Amino acid sequence: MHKFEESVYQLVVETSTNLPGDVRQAIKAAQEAEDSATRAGLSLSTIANNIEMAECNVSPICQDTGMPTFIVHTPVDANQLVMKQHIRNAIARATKDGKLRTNSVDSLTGGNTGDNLGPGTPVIHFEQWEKNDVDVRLILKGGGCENKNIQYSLPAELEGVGKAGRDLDGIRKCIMHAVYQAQGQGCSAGFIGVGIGGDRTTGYELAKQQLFRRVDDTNPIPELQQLEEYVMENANKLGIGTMGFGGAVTLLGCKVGVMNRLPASFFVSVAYNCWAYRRQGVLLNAATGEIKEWLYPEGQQVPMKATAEETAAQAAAGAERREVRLKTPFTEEQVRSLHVGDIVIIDGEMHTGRDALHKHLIDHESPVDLNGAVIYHCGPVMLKDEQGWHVKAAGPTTSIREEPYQGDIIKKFGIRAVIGKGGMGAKTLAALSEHGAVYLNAIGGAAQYYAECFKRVNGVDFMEFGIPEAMWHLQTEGFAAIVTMDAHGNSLHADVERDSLAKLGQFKEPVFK
Ligand SMILES: O=C(O)C[C@H](O)C(=O)O
Ligand code: SF4
Repeated sequence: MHKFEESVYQLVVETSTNLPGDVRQAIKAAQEAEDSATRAGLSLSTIANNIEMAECNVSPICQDTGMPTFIVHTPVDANQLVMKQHIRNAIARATKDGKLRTNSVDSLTGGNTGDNLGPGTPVIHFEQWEKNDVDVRLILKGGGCENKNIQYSLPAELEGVGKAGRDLDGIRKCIMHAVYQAQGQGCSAGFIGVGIGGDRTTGYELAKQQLFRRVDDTNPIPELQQLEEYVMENANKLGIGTMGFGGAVTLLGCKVGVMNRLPASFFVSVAYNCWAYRRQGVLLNAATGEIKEWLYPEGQQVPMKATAEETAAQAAAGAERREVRLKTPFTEEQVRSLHVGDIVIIDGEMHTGRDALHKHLIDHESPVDLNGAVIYHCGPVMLKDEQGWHVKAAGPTTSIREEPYQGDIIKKFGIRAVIGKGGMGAKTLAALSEHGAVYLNAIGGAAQYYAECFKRVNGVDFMEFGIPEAMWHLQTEGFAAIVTMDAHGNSLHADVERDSLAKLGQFKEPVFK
């Protein structure tokens, strides 16, 4: 097994940096179904471009490299203790090399272990099997889409679709509702794994296991195959679209599994995975640990390059869109002149800030002047060498988590723009109008695409919060994002949520009797 650790390292790098062929195929199909000149179409092009960049740079597709979760099948005589240690070594090495973000956080102190090792991380499930090879599968599922997982206990009364009973039709309603409640916050268009039955723990486990299926497989259970097909056909009628911008494609895959339950419980558990659906696997020679085979179609089999037609259509659409180029710090007048739908291209310095920083700023001063500043909800992957820090991956994080703080912080420090993804709520919207500020939506997961806009790291504060939570001061050039909440009380997110709830209502009538 002398090659085992190296093989696992290769699996980790491949999973984080090269989206598998079946996932790419689903994203390509979405690109074909979506009008390439719309906001959703443009976002899909950025996503496609980002997938190529990650493969080419051998760098993380998304900066949130998730909770590394392994499922390992071993021959009966394999030493699982040794394998576990090798897996942990491979994870620490991939983290040091900037292929994984430092993602293991002490839940009590907030301290980051810095190497992705800690109680509960990584997750490793071992199973024995009768075969002679070792099968190692890995999923890197990020926190933003993990937050959109949902578990239903039937019977239930669900917003939009009404009563959901303990039958296939009730399950159908749960799944439709699960897609609706995710909106764009889990970086739609997404994939869902559904677990029917079990208890609260095994139900979620079953849901997650579904994400190890191939996107293009067929469910062997006829009722579930029908259900999967129904969901794929109808979830896209919700109109949530890529990033929640509205559009024809909201869901890229739906896989449903079933297990027995207790008489008193009926759980439907849904695991939501963003478009950056990073999972791969390898079959290893049990004696040497060498890779014999990759278990999912490899990324390079499905190139994501834009066609000449797409590029032309987008250039034509670009001529009609309002693009505004602004240098930080912004003035009140500049941001009040922006409206939902405008594209803002930012030059100058911006500052990252996410959960720990927002909590801190509520009752502390800022280490830098934030008057007119742009705050980027982002926890980047950073690497340091002799020249200093470098941004390796830097897409937006889900903004709604900062809703309790954001409005007050905007007003306290005079911030003029907040960049993130998924939108924010009523309190922030009111603060944008009152103070004169905008919310800009960047494309979630496009971490390579945005990393290129950061030309220099000017400094960093709060390193004690850990790399993702620190406040990075980044010299920026040409960072493009869309105004989705403006200083005039308009919110694209509120509009899409309202419209999709109305559309969810069309799925109230029974389908599976
Ligand atoms: O933690 C992050 O960087 C992003 C997170 O996965 C999110 O989707 O909000
Ligand atoms: S930022 Fe988006 S793409 Fe990245 S892990 Fe979070 S949900 Fe997925």
